[in-house]
Amino acid sequence: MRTALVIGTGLIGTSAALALTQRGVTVHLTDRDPEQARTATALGAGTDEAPGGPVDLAIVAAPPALVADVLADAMERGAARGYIDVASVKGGPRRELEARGLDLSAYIGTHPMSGREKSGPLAATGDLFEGRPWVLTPTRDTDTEVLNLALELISHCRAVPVVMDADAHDRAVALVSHMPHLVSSMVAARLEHAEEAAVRLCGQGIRDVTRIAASDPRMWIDILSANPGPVADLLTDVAADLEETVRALRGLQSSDEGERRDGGTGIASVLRRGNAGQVRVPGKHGSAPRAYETVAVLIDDQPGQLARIFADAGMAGVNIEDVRIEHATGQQAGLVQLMVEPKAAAVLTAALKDRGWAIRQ
Ligand SMILES: NC(=O)c1ccc[n+]([C@@H]2O[C@H](COP(=O)([O-])OP(=O)(O)OC[C@H]3O[C@@H](n4cnc5c(N)ncnc54)[C@H](O)[C@@H]3O)[C@@H](O)[C@H]2O)c1
Ligand SMILES: O=C(O)C(=O)C[C@]1(C(=O)O)C=C[C@@H](O)C=C1
Repeated sequence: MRTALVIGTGLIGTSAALALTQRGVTVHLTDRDPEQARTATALGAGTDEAPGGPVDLAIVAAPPALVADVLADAMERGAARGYIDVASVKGGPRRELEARGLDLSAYIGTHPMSGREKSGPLAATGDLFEGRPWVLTPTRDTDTEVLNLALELISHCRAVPVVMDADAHDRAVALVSHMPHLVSSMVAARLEHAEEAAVRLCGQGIRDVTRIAASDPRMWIDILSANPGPVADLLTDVAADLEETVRALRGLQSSDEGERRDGGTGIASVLRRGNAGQVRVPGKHGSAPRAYETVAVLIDDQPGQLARIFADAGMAGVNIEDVRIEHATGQQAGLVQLMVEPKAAAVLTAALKDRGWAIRQ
């Protein structure tokens, strides 16, 4: 691929554009809001000048409800040799395009399984998709050349291609993305009117559970409107679990020994089923989850601290597999959790202590 056109230069469009530009592809950027395209250009994601003729691949990264309109417009003006969209739902946009009677052989619906709770080009990064699944939904009418262009994009973004049927994709993301998003919103909603004395105790657990509740509601209304049935089915199951859990907790409150025992069994069951589901969440690069050990370091909230820790870990010959930062509420300090291979944990701990870092258990 030599040229690409990104239509919609928000978080996802600009992230893909950055990755392509970094791999030497000439990327043209356009957005309904020219300011967004200018910002993406300023970030080095490409040029906001229109291409001189058809590009190799047009990437539509507009909100889901507009994807069919934007694609149809690009196809009708012959903007590219191949067309993809990156919307979080796949069945609806394809059916809308089919209903318009367009030739869809040059189109593939795709979905990178990576994102953030922030929108817009300023939240974009060229490595957003690295190691993450990127779903492709070709049909038997899809041109091989277009499939290859989409695979080249995914390879440039260092993502992992996964081929699926559009409706099977929508059922799968209902389980792993759409239903969890709503549950996160419902947990976060409990905080809206909670007392300040409780909210200031927020630790890492609630931060993990509620991060995605910060996402743009307009985008999520589009996503959920295009996949309501599968999400409602899953929430029905969650509601049944909730009812059982409440019953078990009421049992634990009871003065009757038998009810307390049943309550304990009920709670243990939901927690164990949670463990069994959680271990199925794939690890980095889509591999089976791996057990890393955590080395926790207390840092001052000052510029350059993370860079120094990473440099010190590098000098000790230790590869950092993952990292988390826990900010202490109301304090100029944070706890950095460095995830490393178990055999590297002692080496890293000793090296960081030697260099004066405060290690926490
Ligand atoms: N945010 C995520 O985590 C995530 C992850 C994977 C896929 N997606 C999908 O990617 C797409 C973009 O999401 P985002 O998070 O980048 O949103 P965003 O809000 O950051 O960006 C969307 C951009 O599209 C532009 N736009 C709106 N209407 C347009 C039109 N008619 N023509 C051209 N541009 C238009 C907006 O001005 C905005 O700059 C959505 O379809 C979404 O479902 C999002
Ligand atoms: O914010 C994140 O971490 C996300 O990855 C967001 C997430 C997801 O649920 O996995 C959200 C919607 C997209 O369609 C894909 C990714």
